[in-house]
Amino acid sequence: MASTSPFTVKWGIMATGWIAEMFTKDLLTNPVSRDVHDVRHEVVAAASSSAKDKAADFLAMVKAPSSANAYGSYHELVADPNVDIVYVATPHSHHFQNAMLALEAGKNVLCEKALTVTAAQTRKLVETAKSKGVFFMEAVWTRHFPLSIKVRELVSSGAIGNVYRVIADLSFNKDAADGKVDFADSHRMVNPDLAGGALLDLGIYSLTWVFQTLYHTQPEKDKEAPNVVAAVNKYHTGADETTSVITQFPKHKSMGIALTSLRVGTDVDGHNSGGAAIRIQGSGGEIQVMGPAYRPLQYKVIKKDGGGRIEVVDCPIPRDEERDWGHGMFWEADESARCLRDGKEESATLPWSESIVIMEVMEEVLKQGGVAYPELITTDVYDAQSPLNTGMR
Ligand SMILES: NC(=O)C1=CN([C@@H]2O[C@H](COP(=O)(O)OP(=O)(O)OC[C@H]3O[C@@H](n4cnc5c(N)ncnc54)[C@H](OP(=O)(O)O)[C@@H]3O)[C@@H](O)[C@H]2O)C=CC1
Ligand SMILES: O=C1OC[C@@H](O)[C@H](O)[C@H]1O
Repeated sequence: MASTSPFTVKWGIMATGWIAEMFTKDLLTNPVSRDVHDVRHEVVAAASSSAKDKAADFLAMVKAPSSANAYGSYHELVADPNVDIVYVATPHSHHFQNAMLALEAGKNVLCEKALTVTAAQTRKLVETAKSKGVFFMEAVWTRHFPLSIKVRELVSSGAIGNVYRVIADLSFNKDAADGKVDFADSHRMVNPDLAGGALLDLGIYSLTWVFQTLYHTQPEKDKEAPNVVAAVNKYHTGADETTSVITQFPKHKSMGIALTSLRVGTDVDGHNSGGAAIRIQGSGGEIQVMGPAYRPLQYKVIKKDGGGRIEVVDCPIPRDEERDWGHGMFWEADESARCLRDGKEESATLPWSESIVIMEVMEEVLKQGGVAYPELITTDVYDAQSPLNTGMR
């Protein structure tokens, strides 16, 4: 008789910051609370680049099992034979070196967005995952939401006719009275040493909506990477603060407009009064997704011949009532687990080739906007002893 016990994946968490906390709490929720029965997750280790105590405090804070190991270095984490997959939760500046460290140690890797700083770095990571025969995926959690899956299905099934244009925005109003934005210059959002800027942090989600509706849905034989035209306003640190990107898919007669800013907000008043964050426009109607683009909870379908009727679909994030938690990052973890179970090195939901094309688009935008990052974080030469891997800041 076939076994019905769920496939278990043992996670090692690299870094102890904000998103590491959100993701790890999601890993620790009961999958049954989201009606998932085929996979489950264990948190077996966490590492801080600066101190073992920090990792131990992190594990205690997220209420991980007491058996989980705390490490004071990323090197120790990737050497732990008990870890199946490493979740990289460092700033984007560090992703290439940190993910390489884990891949070179033969670990499967789920790496936070933006995957890297350059397209060459992404290509190198993919080559390494391929040569090591391990799973590797960019952690764009939104792609794995049931809402995203449903919207992709609607687009592919022609529910709104041919989709010709997508407008997507993820912007935060961080405008400050002194002409600056509400982040210290050293903060990862605006610090070039940490690959700061609106595009790599927020614009990636606007592009995610453009790509998952206009590119991912293209048949394999007709895949078309876009032409790119961008405008960038730079912050005084050199990072981008407001960036607008037009992606043109001429063969498909479609265009995506991806917007991001640290000066104005998509959600003007915190109540979505400004309307949809994403508009997917087809010949037969429109799908509107209410923001934020990274964690949408509702979409609307408006048909051209619908006589003014609007279908409104709510997609709440399930909570594990016992842990009083549920953020929505568990779906990308479930997908990673299924790929490991099925011996897949990449996910069909966000294939390597698509992460590469998106990274190429972002690189082109930054080039057009004159944004340049330091050599330490743009090199595609792996160095196990890079300060990005050893934590020597
Ligand atoms: N998917 C999502 O919704 C989100 C994704 N992110 C992504 O996650 C990544 C991390 O963001 P976030 O958690 O907000 O960042 P934080 O600053 O909160 O945490 C980053 C962690 O990385 C480690 N780190 C190592 N070197 C450095 C360094 N030089 N400076 C700062 N931190 C360092 C630190 O952990 P330690 O000391 O333990 O090594 C730190 O706690 C980013 O790439 C971001 O794009 C962020 C927010 C939301
Ligand atoms: O990925 C993200 O989503 C949520 C934002 O608050 C955060 O800045 C960004 O990194």
